[in-house]
Amino acid sequence: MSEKKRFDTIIIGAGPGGLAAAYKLAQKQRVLVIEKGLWGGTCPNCGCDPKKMLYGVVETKRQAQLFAQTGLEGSLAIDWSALMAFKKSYTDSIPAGTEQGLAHAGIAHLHGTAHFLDLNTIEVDHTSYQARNIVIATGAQPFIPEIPGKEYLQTSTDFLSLEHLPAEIAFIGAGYVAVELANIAAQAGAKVHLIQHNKRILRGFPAEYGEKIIAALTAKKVTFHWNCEVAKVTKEQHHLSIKGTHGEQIVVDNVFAATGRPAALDDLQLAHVGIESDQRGVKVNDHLQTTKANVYAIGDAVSKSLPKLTPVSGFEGNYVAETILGATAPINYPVIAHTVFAGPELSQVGVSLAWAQKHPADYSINTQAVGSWYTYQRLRDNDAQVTTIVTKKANHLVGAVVYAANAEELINYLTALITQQLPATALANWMPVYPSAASDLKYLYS
Ligand SMILES: Cc1cc2nc3c(=O)[nH]c(=O)nc-3n(C[C@H](O)[C@H](O)[C@H](O)COP(=O)(O)OP(=O)(O)OC[C@H]3O[C@@H](n4cnc5c(N)ncnc54)[C@H](O)[C@@H]3O)c2cc1C
Ligand SMILES: NC(=O)c1ccc[n+]([C@@H]2O[C@H](COP(=O)([O-])OP(=O)(O)OC[C@H]3O[C@@H](n4cnc5c(N)ncnc54)[C@H](O)[C@@H]3O)[C@@H](O)[C@H]2O)c1
Repeated sequence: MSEKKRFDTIIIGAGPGGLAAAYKLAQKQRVLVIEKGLWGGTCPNCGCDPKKMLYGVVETKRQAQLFAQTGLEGSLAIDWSALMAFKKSYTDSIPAGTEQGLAHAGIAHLHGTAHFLDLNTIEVDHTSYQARNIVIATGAQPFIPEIPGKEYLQTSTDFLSLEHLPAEIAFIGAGYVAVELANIAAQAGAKVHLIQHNKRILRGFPAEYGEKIIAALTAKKVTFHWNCEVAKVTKEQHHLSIKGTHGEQIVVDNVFAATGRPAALDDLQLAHVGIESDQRGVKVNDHLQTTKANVYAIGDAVSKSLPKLTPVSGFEGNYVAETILGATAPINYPVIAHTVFAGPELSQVGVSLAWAQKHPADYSINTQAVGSWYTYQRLRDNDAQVTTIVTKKANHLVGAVVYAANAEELINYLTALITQQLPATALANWMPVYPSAASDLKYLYS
């Protein structure tokens, strides 16, 4: 094999995880990155970033509407085509920009679908590439359930590129993707249905806060179909008809499947080289090594109970690079904040409310309806609510839930306090801008 095809490390997948690993490793190693789709992966092309560009506009409309009769006059409407053009003004340049970044950093990169030939050899388009270490960073992929009429179903990727907003749409599922995209569609003027096979929304968040999201979406005319299992989808002239197993019928223009995103492992031929995986992804140990020691897996491709999010993939990419370069410590995750952008936002970090409720001897829970506080009264964010969880022993903040406009900012401050294990007294020597969400911290954690 020519020197050109030999590397220290091959990374399969150029999303946030693979790229974090690649840039760190390339400071000391010859690295090859292989990508079969869009350079940059899910987050900037068809995930977090385009989603939040659409969210930013529809959420501004929602917040502006709250100021009707308080000095703001006139009505606002969403121009879907202009909104999409705005999104594309960002996403169109991502793949080429990412590839240029790799080229400028001198990182070898190749477009194509990778699979294992053996534990040190990857094949792309009938050409072999060898490396001592291989990192699987292939992410997760959209999923279409096996039901009659599955050919009519679309995914979040299709939604984020819709040229025209349909009049009436349905999402199957009530997790992150369904809730966030339903909110965008409803705020933009579509009639939206959410079809969930049980009675639970956003299972990673406290049920009592999920109820608030349900109420907010219902007020935006989103219809929930609980305990509804989709039996089939048929095409009827210009519409799609969804039939539920209990005889339900919902007629819409488009149906989007949002029942979870499985790890993207199909192409890799992992079984061929004895790398084990389960329903959630590639099995790894606490050094992110797969069942074969020289092959690592990171990000959404991994089997784990942690949330599968961009910062988690980046953290793991960085960790794996350091491990390949010689570090020996097991991975030690900081607390992971997460937010569903549903207008308002629901954010959570650290010890969960359910866990704290089950262990009353260990934790004090303080849930405060903050809608009447100046910060939220000013924004007319009447329903805002914050829960803090502190240890009874040391009085240290260990968990929080925030439901509010811009909850993402307050949760970040709370996350910093938890990560640094700062006592409430630390806030006495901190002087944030007043009035701001940060200036409320001393009333939330004292
Ligand atoms: C609609 C949506 C909204 C989201 N919003 C958020 C958010 O607000 N905040 C957040 O933190 N997270 C969000 N996420 C999740 C986030 O996008 C992922 O957690 C993140 O992109 C995972 O990074 P990754 O590097 O592990 O995988 P990915 O970004 O999925 O990258 C993996 C790459 O590997 C490539 N690949 C796969 N198989 C092969 C192969 N055999 N050969 C070569 N290349 C291959 C793929 O084409 C892909 O580009 C969202 C996801 C979606 C779908
Ligand atoms: N804001 C964010 O950070 C963000 C946003 C979007 C996506 N993501 C990431 O992407 C992942 C995938 O999101 P998702 O919403 O596709 O998955 P999810 O796991 O969050 O939700 C899937 C939903 O589908 C339901 N479901 C499963 N099977 C069903 C069926 N047969 N009929 C009806 N409902 C069914 C589940 O009960 C659940 O409510 C998330 O877990 C998260 O890691 C994060």
